Amino acid sequence: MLEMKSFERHPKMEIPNAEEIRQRKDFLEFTAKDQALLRRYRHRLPPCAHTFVRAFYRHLGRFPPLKQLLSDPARLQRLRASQQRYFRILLQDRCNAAYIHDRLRIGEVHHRIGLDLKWYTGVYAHYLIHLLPRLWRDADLDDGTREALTAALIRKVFFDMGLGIDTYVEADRHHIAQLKTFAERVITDAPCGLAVTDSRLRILSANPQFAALCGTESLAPGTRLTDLLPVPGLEALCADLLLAQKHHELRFEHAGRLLQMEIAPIDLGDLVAGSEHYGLIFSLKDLTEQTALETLSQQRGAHLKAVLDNIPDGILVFRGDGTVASWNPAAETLLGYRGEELQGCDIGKLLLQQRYRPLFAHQLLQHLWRERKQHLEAFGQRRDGALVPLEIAVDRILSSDPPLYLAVLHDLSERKQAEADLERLAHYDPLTQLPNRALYLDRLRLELVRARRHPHHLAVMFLDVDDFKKINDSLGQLAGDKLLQEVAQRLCHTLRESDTVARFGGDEFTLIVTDLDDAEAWRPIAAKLLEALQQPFRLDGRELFVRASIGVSLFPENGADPHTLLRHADTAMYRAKFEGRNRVCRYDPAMEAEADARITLESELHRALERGELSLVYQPQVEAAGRRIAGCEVLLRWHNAKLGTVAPPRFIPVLESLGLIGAVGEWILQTALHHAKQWRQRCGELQLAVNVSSVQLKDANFAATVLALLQRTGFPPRALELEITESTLMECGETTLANIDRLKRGGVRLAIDDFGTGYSSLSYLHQFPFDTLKIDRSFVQNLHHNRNRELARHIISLGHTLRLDVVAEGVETEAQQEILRKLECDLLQGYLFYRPLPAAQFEAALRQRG
Ligand SMILES: Nc1nc2c(ncn2[C@@H]2O[C@@H]3COP(=O)(O)O[C@H]4[C@@H](O)[C@H](n5cnc6c(=O)[nH]c(N)nc65)O[C@@H]4COP(=O)(O)O[C@H]3[C@H]2O)c(=O)[nH]1
Repeated sequence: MLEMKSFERHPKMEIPNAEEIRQRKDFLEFTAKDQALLRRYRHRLPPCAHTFVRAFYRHLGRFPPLKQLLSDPARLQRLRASQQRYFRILLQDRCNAAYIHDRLRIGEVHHRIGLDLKWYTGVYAHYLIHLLPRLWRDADLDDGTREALTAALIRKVFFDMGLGIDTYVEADRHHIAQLKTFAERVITDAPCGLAVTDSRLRILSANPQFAALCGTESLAPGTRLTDLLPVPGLEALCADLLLAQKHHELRFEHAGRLLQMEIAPIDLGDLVAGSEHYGLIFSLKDLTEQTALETLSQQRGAHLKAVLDNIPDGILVFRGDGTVASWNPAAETLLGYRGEELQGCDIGKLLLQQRYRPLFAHQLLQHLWRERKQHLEAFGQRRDGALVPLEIAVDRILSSDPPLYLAVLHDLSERKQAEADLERLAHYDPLTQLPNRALYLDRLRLELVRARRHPHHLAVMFLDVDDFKKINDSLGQLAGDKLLQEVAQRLCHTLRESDTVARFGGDEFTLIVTDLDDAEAWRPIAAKLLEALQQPFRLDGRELFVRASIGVSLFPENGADPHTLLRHADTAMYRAKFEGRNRVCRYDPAMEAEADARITLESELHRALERGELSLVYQPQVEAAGRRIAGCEVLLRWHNAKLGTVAPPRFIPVLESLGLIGAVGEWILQTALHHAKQWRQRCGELQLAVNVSSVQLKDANFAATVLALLQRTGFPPRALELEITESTLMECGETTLANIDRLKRGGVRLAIDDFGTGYSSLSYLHQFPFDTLKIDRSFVQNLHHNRNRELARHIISLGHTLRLDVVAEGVETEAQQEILRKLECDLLQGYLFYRPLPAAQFEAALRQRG
């Protein structure tokens, strides 16, 4: 409880007015005569003030509360002096305004120093006890004077005592008024509603806040609290509280507001007339806003938590000493920690600027202490030790004291992976994972620098898988891809690790073979590469045989810069292809001329048909027995102004590769059918043999085109024989088969050409519906060897067994003719009989046949 003296201030005592003084004196019957009497006899009552005051204060000092008051020597001295002065003026003063003022002041001083009224009034008793006996013992005074003086002295002392008592009363009145004001202000200005009721909940007093919270402007005393606040069970609750002398707190809604009420019993004693001993005090608070704010803050907290829980970035809050204070679930996932494991963890353990540099966390903190924001890339170290690339944004949480720091960890793994993928894509072939052109050129540049500094030879090799396109077409692209991957592996295993195998695309591999001691050292390596590829490949349960052509250019002999070396290796590779594939060719400057020639050939060939440079010749096929012309083989000729006459083996593969063979083939067939039809009309029966390239047979429309031409020209299909080479059959796909089947059903005859040059697989003879078998020229030319003769015998008899006509081509000598005749070959073709003839000459020869 607050000590009320702390706000007590002594009032300035008003001097009673003259009327008041007069009244008091009248009441005491203290007259001017009395005052005059006292003045006149003041010398007869000389108090030995000094002795009296000493004895008096000794007496006072015997009482503990007074002893303490008088313990201060200075105060004691002042009081004694004041006392002595009073004795002087008591008898002589005229009780005027100054006197009265002095009396009141003395009273105030005594009240202020805490001298209770009982001691104060007691002092006056001591005066009288001390003065009166002196008066009565004075023998010079008559009884009347003695009596009159006694009465005057008592009246004066009581007058003075009354004034002193007034100061005490006034001070207490003032104090009580202060207390009342204080209590009223406390209640009125209280930050909550306050009300006091009697035990039956009748309001005795309430502040305006209470009334306002009850929803009313003023409260009439006696109003029942339950009428204002109809809170269920309130009455019973209050009765219980009164009984148990306990206080209670409850919340309820009233008039749309949430109120909190505290109830406590209050001892009213006899303060309130008619009330029982105990009443109740109620304090009422409006929690509506506070609760709304709390709810809002809780919601905000929940939202923030939801954001932090769901944010994909990890968040670490750490202290100034670098230890983790809090974190979100994403941080746990990112760093591989669970539950409370991150609590107190040192961020030096969790965040590294570079691999194995834990000092980073310390530096980071130093930066932060200097109030610098940080935004940097670093590594997070997971619990299992693995490193995660991170982008970290670190800042100080401004409101925190002691300081806290926030680190937002953004996982860069995907971005880094994407960058690495891009980097890989920029430098590596995605199919084989070999370096691509860019990386290859880079390495070649470096290797050339090295080869110059520590002189040694270096080989650039171009390796092309022979006939890869056929494999791809027949087995499908997936198998083709697998094959390329296996080829890549074999090449890598064959070379040293310091060498480079790259793929620029397609079926071309490009190699750098370094540290060659001399200009021939590349040969065994190239041979080893071919050998490695010759081992069969197993693809989807099939065995596949692969050949390759390799072109080689050497540093320093064939070039000193990457592009020259590559160009020359490319030229050499084309040479290897041209020479029949499955071989290695080293660059030779002469090849450049060949390459140029090939380019010229290609460009001239493009316009050969439209320029009318193509023509046909017909080589007669004669009956082995009587040399009678039975038919002819049509052969293509090309005469170009720039190149002169070009042989078919040179330009027909180029026609095929340029995609011109379809159009040219159609022109050949159309022209030859046109001629042969006329010859049949003019000279009788005649078989026409036409060469068909494998490329033509792969065209799905080929058979339809042939049959349409036959129909258009009216040439009998049985008189047309299409010559298909063994190599065409070797790469026979579904379209080729369909064409063969359709032609056969259309009545066209089929011949297997160049029999004996390829694999001479007899299975083809069984597999395909041939009518004729053509023994190759190279075979015929070696008939003088017994072995070949025996083979020819077998082939012819086999052909006959299969009901095939057998034609031998390239017959140049009588001896050959004789042998073939004896072996019962059906038809012969060769320079011995006729060279291929222009149409007019062929017709003349036909006419001669007779
Ligand atoms: N040394 C020698 N050679 C003889 C003899 N008898 C015939 N020849 C030649 O042997 C080749 C026979 O044609 P091929 O085997 O179908 O071989 C043909 C054929 O594969 C292809 N070819 C020629 N014309 C055509 C054509 O119109 N279409 C297609 N697709 N290929 C053709 O070009 C190849 C070469 O044709 P050519 O140079 O005309 O050469 C012809 C012919 O001139 C002989 O007694 N001695």
